[in-house]
This record gives sequence, C-alpha cells and structure tokens, in this order.
Amino acid sequence: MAVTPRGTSPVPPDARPRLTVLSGPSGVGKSTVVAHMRKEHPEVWLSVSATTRTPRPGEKHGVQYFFVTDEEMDKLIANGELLEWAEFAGNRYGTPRAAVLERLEAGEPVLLEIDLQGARLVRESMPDARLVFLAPPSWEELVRRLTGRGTEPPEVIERRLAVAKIELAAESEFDETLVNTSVEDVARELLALMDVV
Ligand SMILES: Nc1ncnc2c1ncn2[C@@H]1O[C@H](COP(=O)(O)OP(=O)(O)OP(=O)(O)O)[C@@H](O)[C@H]1O
Ligand SMILES: Nc1nc2c(ncn2[C@@H]2O[C@H](COP(=O)(O)O)[C@@H](O)[C@H]2O)c(=O)[nH]1
Repeated sequence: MAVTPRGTSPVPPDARPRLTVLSGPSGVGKSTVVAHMRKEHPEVWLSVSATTRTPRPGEKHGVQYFFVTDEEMDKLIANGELLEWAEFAGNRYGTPRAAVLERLEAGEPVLLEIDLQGARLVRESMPDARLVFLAPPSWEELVRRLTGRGTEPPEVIERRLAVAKIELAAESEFDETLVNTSVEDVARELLALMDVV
C-alpha cells in the first residue's frame, strides 16, 4: 500500500499548485516579503535551504537555514539530496529535494527563495515551475537596503553587488517581475500569483 506523507491524501498532479521560485538580487527584500506574506498565510510552505554560510545574529539552524559544514554539503550533493544548489558570493546553498517533492505531492503551495543560478536549474528540472523576479525600485535603493541591513562587511557587500548586476540583467528569463517598493503590496501580488488569495 502506498504511504502518503503526513497522512494526507495524494493530490492528482494536474490539481497541484505550481512550484514557485522567488529570486532577485541580494538585499532586494525577498526574505522580508516572504516573512510578511507567511504571517497571514502560513499555509505557503517555504523550503529551508542548506548553506555553508555562517549564521547571522538571530538565525537558527532549521529555521532560516540548515547550517552545514563544507563536508556535509559535499555529501548532500554527492547523494543527490538537493533539488538544486549553487555557489553564491563565496558560500554554497542548496534546496533539500525530498521535502519539496513531498509538499508538492500533498498539494501545498510551495515557495523557494533562491538565487538566479538555482532558478535556472529548477527551470531545467521542473519546467512547470513559476519563476518570479523581485526587482528593486532603483539601483541606489538596492545599495541602501543591502548596506543598511548591516549584516555583511563592506567587501562582502561589494561582492554581492557585483552579482546583483548579473542578476538584474537576467530579469527577462523570469515569468513575472514584481518591484519591491512596498512590502505589503508585493506580498499581496505574490500571493495572487501563487493562487493563494
Ligand atoms: N519595500 C521595502 N522598503 C524598504 N526597505 C525594505 C523593503 N523590503 C525590504 N527592505 C529592507 O531591505 C533589507 C534587505 O531585505 P532582505 O534581507 O529581506 O533581502 P533579501 O533579498 O532576502 O536579501 P538576501 O538575498 O541577501 O538574503 C532589510 O533591511 C529589509 O528590512
Ligand atoms: N541556489 C540557491 N540559492 C539560495 C538558496 N538559499 C538561499 N539562496 C540565495 O542565496 C543568496 C544569499 O542568501 P543569504 O541568506 O546569504 O543572504 C540569496 O540570493 C538567496 O536567495 C538555495 O537553496 N539555492
């Protein structure tokens, strides 16, 4: 007998919500928008990535990320446990595959918050995924947000801004663009795209 995850009934593939991927340059506000959205709609399931980056103050293992060593990341990759992974500004990040597939099969709205390279890999492996690009109102505002967050030293900010130029140039690869002027507005727009409201 087939066992369904967490006692849920299997949902036929054509009745399942599409996987949604949210990408955009570092500091544009992806985590802020997603946290705001999930306060009112906790039914949106956000994948928790594995990363080799060190935790920022207040970040907890298993909440924002699974913080892993380089050796642990090597094993996750070698064992095929990641749906996608990428190196971003000196650290590696990856999406645990099993949990994502389990939630999709259960018919839940699933969201990945990942970088451009990861979004491209998801597009290859899951062509049905919806790719959403979060853009800043301006370059100056992006720099202000990333700097103002105060979580990275100047050299890391420079590195992330260099990557941001590449990411901004790839906007046309995405199915949708949302401009993060207002967190509330963008959260509402994202929920609508995901057919949650
Ligand atoms: N619409 C907005 N207006 C003003 N400030 C914002 C807005 N959205 C987010 N911010 C601020 O911008 C900073 C960066 O936001 P956040 O950490 O969510 O970005 P991110 O895209 O998740 O970054 P990263 O990819 O580096 O994790 C935070 O200080 C946040 O409070
Ligand atoms: N390809 C992937 N990118 C990911 C994943 N988890 C997060 N990210 C992206 O990395 C950068 C930096 O994140 P930060 O928390 O160090 O600021 C950002 O663009 C994230 O969206 C992942 O699993 N795969």
